[in-house]
Amino acid sequence: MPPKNKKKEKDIKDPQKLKELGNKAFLAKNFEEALELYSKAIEADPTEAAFYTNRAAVEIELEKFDDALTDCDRALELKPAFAKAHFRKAQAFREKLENLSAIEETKKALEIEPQTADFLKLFEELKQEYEEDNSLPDDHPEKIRFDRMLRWLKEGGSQFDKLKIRYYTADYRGVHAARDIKKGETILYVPKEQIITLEMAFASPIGKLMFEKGLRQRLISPKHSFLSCFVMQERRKPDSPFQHYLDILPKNFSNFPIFFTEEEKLWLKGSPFLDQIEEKILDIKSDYDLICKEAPPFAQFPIQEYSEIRMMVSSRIFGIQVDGVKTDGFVAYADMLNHKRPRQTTWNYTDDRRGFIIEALDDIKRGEQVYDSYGKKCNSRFFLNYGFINLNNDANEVPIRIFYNPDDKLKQVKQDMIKDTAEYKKFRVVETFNERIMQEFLSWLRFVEYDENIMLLIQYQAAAQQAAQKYRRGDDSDSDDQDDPSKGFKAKDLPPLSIRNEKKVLTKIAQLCRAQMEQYPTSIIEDREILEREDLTFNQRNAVLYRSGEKHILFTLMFYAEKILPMLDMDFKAARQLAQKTRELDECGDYLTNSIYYLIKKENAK
Ligand SMILES: C[S@@+](CC[C@H](N)C(=O)[O-])C[C@H]1O[C@@H](n2cnc3c(N)ncnc32)[C@H](O)[C@@H]1O
Repeated sequence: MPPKNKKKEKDIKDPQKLKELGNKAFLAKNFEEALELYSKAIEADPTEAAFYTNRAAVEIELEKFDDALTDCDRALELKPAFAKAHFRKAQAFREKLENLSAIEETKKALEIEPQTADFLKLFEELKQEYEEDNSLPDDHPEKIRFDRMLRWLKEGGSQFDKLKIRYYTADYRGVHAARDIKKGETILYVPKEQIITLEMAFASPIGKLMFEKGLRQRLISPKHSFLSCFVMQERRKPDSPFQHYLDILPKNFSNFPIFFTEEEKLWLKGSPFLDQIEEKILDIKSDYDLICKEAPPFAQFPIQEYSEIRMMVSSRIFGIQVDGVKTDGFVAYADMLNHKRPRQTTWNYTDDRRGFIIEALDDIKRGEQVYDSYGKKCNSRFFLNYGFINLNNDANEVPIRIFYNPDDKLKQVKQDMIKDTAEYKKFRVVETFNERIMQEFLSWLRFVEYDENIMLLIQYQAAAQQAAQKYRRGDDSDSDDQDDPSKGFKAKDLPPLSIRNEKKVLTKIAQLCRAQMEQYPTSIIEDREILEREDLTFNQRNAVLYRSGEKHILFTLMFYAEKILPMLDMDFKAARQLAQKTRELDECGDYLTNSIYYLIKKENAK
């Protein structure tokens, strides 16, 4: 039996009453019910224009935009100067992404009711949307190429009705929500046939040669090389099935640091990042030379083109699993999403749907940019591999090299202990002592700075070896080398050894950071002033942002080391009081407890 009030609703014949109930259902977001009630109101009185516009409002919610337009037209036939009907038509056109028609209808609504706030608001929003969506004229070659690519995607079965592309400049684009997007919605689907995968690269003429010569194992970046090679071959084929996609790929790579001019590199003077740039250039050249040698037809492609395409590949491909096989691929449209953290969308390839999908992890409002997270990465990786800097990045690192002290009498013993004769060890330090890498950094410094009774270190070595034997007996799984204790003592987990040693560690940190800071021609404050200038180019700005990020880490670590150092001459109470007074040291809570207070208590107890 239907509930009592529903039964009553069924019997209602009064059109006004039906409309009121429809309004109630609409407000309660019971759209199907509202649709039924408004339809009944129309049946009861087909001459009331407002019933049609009310029903149009529900139809918009139910994404029946054409029905909404038809209802508004009926309303206008009944009541020609009905502003609300034009307003609803505008809303429906906006949802259909027909922005110009939406603007026209809003204008008509405003001619009738110039002061209505909702109409004015919609008009402003539409105008702004139109300007942002049309920053390039329709006949701009990029826009024409893009429209062709979108058509190709749609005809091939891709779906992206809730998304639109915006051009910030002719070669910097991003994806925006064309309509409100709800959490959990699939916002992009690209079928398998439209994805370029590594397997296609292996099967291409040059790819085959490379494969046969074992380059998959011999190149520094095999995946990127195979895909680059595929793209370069396809671009030369007038009938490539991927032609429309390849046409829209970026043409300007000057934002990638490996292409910086000498003048631009000067903006990075003093930064260890310059070494990373050089290493990358050499890696690319080495891969290029090897491919030319082993697959001679490849030599037709100039190294400049290969380098550009390599950067394009590394900044755009997705690691996916297709039919159980791990691969990498270009996914058109998906590669238009810019990076932002935290993650707002998630992507994967699903065998069920035979395609790549992106899902929203949150509600995204119409007009907002839709981002993908490229992961938690240091700015050096964003800069080097993607050509941009991520502001307020909490994952930044600076490489620091630690050498043995020249007068270290125990150096030989230490090198024998760790079975490593390297003169230095490099760490990518971060600005908090809490990260695992900083434990390793501190541990290594304790080892290098140790100049006391070597027996203590030998005890740690014995303990590490014992742990290794136990490990070998108890576990035969494939483990990551890094954490495999059977590889012996690595000086990775040395606890604080003594006050004397820890003082040397902190002094060394301060020295290393200061020495590195002195390499830069400008200070953090000067960098801040430079960033206020308006004449900086994109690359200059990124370089200054990048180097200030490095300096920030170095400065912070130096600050911590210098603030903590005097505590090692105090008793526990005084040390803790000093720490409590220095709010910046809150970040070092674990280090203070596990290292500084621990050592003070241990040595005071003697
Ligand atoms: C996967 S593509 C994204 C689409 C790209 N914007 C386009 O127009 O083709 C990655 C490139 O977009 C740019 N990019 C992505 N996220 C960015 C961000 N948060 N800030 C600046 N540039 C970004 C970088 O040039 C990067 O190499």
